[in-house]
Amino acid sequence: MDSIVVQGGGPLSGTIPISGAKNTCLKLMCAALLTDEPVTLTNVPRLSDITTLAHLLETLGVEVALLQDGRVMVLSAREITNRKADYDIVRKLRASFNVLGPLLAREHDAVVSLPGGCAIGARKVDLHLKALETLGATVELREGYVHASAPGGLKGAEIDFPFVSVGATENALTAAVLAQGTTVIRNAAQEPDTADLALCLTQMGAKIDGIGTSTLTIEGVDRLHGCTHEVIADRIETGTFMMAPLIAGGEVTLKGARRDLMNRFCETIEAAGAEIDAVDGGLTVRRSNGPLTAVDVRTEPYPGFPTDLQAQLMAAMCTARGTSRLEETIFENRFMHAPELIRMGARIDVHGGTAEVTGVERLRGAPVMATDLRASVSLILAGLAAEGETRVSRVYHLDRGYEQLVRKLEGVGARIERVAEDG
Ligand SMILES: CC(=O)N[C@H]1[C@@H](OP(=O)(O)OP(=O)(O)OC[C@H]2O[C@@H](n3ccc(=O)[nH]c3=O)[C@H](O)[C@@H]2O)O[C@H](CO)[C@@H](O)[C@@H]1O
Ligand SMILES: C=C(OP(=O)(O)O)C(=O)O
Repeated sequence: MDSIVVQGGGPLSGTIPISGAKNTCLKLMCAALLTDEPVTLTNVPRLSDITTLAHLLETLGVEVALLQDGRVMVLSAREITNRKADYDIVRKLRASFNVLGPLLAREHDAVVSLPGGCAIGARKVDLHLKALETLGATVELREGYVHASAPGGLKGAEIDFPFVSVGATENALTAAVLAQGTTVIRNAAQEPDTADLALCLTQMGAKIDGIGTSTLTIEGVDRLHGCTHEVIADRIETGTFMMAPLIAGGEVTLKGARRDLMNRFCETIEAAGAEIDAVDGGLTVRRSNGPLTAVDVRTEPYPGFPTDLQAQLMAAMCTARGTSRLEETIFENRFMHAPELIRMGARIDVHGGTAEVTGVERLRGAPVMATDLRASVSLILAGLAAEGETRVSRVYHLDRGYEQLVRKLEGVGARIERVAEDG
């Protein structure tokens, strides 16, 4: 198993290309199950999560072809040959549970293992199942699998989510597009990933109103067709790399980054001392003079501050002036980076869903380990300006969601390398 070793150093400078969004691409891939015509995705990020989901889709009968060095993916679900998504693959990533809606909509029958994904909370799927039941499916849980069927097809209905769930909104949406009649989804996720999925579905012939808002109205159609769709820029990767010059100093340009996908995040880091400029085809980020200033944050569904950037902000707050209060409201176990940052000299107090971070002059490198994707990257960010060496193990988490992380950071002058665990 590899580790990533970072030597704390000086200012960063240069350009980092931003990849297509993991969480968008995964849901677009699931949507390809809805049609017997090819769906072509461009700007596909090269990540292990993408490979894992492609493999799952292949087990269902989808032909997956990669072109242009993996940047373009053509998915052809001409015939679904298997309606069972196996535990061995589904346990590896949360997004694979999103084959359920499309399988049920097209085949009227599906068996999908309960999912895995980052261990950041209980992550139930009750809202997904309730929504599909509202659309007329019969759902049973047996031996770790969801058995769902709707012999006469799904029927449009009103779905009122009690709170926002990205995955449940997307499963309901991809089921409703082929249901008979009208579906209204209230309290729907407004995340750019969900909106991009809805846009792709409309290109496939779906009828959806209210894209990007909290109420989606879907008029079911008999069939969908193929399309070509470009995956939007990864706002979480963008936010992660924005933190690098804020922590280590310098100025970095993020090519392909879009501020309109992450306004709240940008406003927050500007309040902390970031300067962000729009440049041709991207964003430039630098720290104003002096250390960052502590800011308080509460994670919320979009358009609020994203939970997927909370760990990275915490890394920056470790050396900010003052005390920052970070409240995590989405997941109940998403401070696993805190004890590791403390090992690097950070002052962090966690009480339930709130972490208080009091800035220190400097962190010190240490061997650290994280148990989820964003926690892992926060330790790399912290290492960029820490005194000495930081060794982050269990990097397979990073491979799930960051394409060429080492190369991208090296390209702006970070002293970072990937080594075999015993190397
Ligand atoms: C692959 C993917 O797109 N992952 C993202 C997605 O995860 P995911 O879709 O799993 O996140 P949700 O929005 O569904 O989860 C929000 C909250 O609702 C709870 N919940 C969810 C569904 C359900 O049926 N019952 C229930 O109780 C979850 O445990 C969590 O506490 O959105 C999260 C919130 O922006 C992001 O952090 C993840 O990166
Ligand atoms: C939590 C994440 O992924 P997943 O939902 O696949 O666990 C993430 O991308 O930060």
